[in-house]
Amino acid sequence: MTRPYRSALYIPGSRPRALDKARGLPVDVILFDLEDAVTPDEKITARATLAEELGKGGYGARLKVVRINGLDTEWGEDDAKAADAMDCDAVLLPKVNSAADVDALAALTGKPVWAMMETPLGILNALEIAAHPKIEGFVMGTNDLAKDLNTRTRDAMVTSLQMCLLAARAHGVVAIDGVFNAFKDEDGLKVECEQGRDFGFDGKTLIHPAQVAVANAAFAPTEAEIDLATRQIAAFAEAEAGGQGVAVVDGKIVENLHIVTARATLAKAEAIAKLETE
Ligand SMILES: CC(C)(COP(=O)(O)OP(=O)(O)OC[C@H]1O[C@@H](n2cnc3c(N)ncnc32)[C@H](O)[C@@H]1OP(=O)(O)O)[C@@H](O)C(=O)NCCC(=O)NCCSC(=O)C[C@H](O)C(=O)O
Ligand SMILES: [Mg+2]
Repeated sequence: MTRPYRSALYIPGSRPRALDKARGLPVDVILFDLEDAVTPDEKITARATLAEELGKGGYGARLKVVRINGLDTEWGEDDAKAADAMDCDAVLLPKVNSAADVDALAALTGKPVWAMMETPLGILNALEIAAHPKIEGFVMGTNDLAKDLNTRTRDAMVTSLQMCLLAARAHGVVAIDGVFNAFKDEDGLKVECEQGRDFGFDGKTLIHPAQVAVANAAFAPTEAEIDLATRQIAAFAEAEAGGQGVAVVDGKIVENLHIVTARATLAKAEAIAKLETE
């Protein structure tokens, strides 16, 4: 069944209290961070803290992804080897520039790989990165990307966001939007989540628990969408039974391709309901 990816919360691996709090948060994905949220002084203890907390369990059915430091840093290789032994579902590699970077991580872990898409070269190579057999997810790193592009606006990053989405969709890879830094600005977060949803992202990366509910709502099918999908499936089945290839619902045509979307909408709603009861 389709797994939801509406909310992906970063948690610094160096903060045991936050790591514990996450066990009770209704997020779909946890990004356990050893990279930018952890200071150099804390890198090695954070790695041990994270291994211990993951070993204790309690994170339920949420997807557990460990973000390691880059393999060009003094911590990256040991992080990768440690993550390989941790109770997690995937390893997230920062600042991926090419498929060769994914090869380098794949040599250190048998876990699926997720890629931070946050450098100009990485964006330009999005297709080969998405095509890598170990890649299962893209996470947009809009802070690093803004820095490298020398921009102050999300508008200037839309091309990059959409290039990554195209590559992800071409290869069946999950794609999660970047963070919204102003974690106390709920209205601003909502606008950006809606935009990410309309671009086609599966969810939003988050930095604070207060952002979870907004992302979960924005990336879930609405009641109206569920109702429409249900009626489209019924109307199309009836049309097919009568020898027609097209139905009309609410004055709009419904063809086989719309039924694929309708079924995906219902499957997502079902997956969310299942995750929320686990
Ligand atoms: C932004 C923060 C530093 C704020 O922390 P804090 O001041 O502790 O917030 P609160 O006092 O409001 O916290 C309330 C309670 O919530 C817990 N908490 C806070 N943040 C998290 C979290 N991320 N996950 C789980 N729990 C969290 C606190 O422990 C409090 O709990 P309690 O004491 O029981 O009440 C902080 O939120 C933070 O550090 N966030 C993560 C920042 C981060 O991960 N940054 C790196 C990722 S962003 C990035 O790198 C993206 C990409 O690479 C790019 O380039 O764009
Ligand atoms: Mg980054």
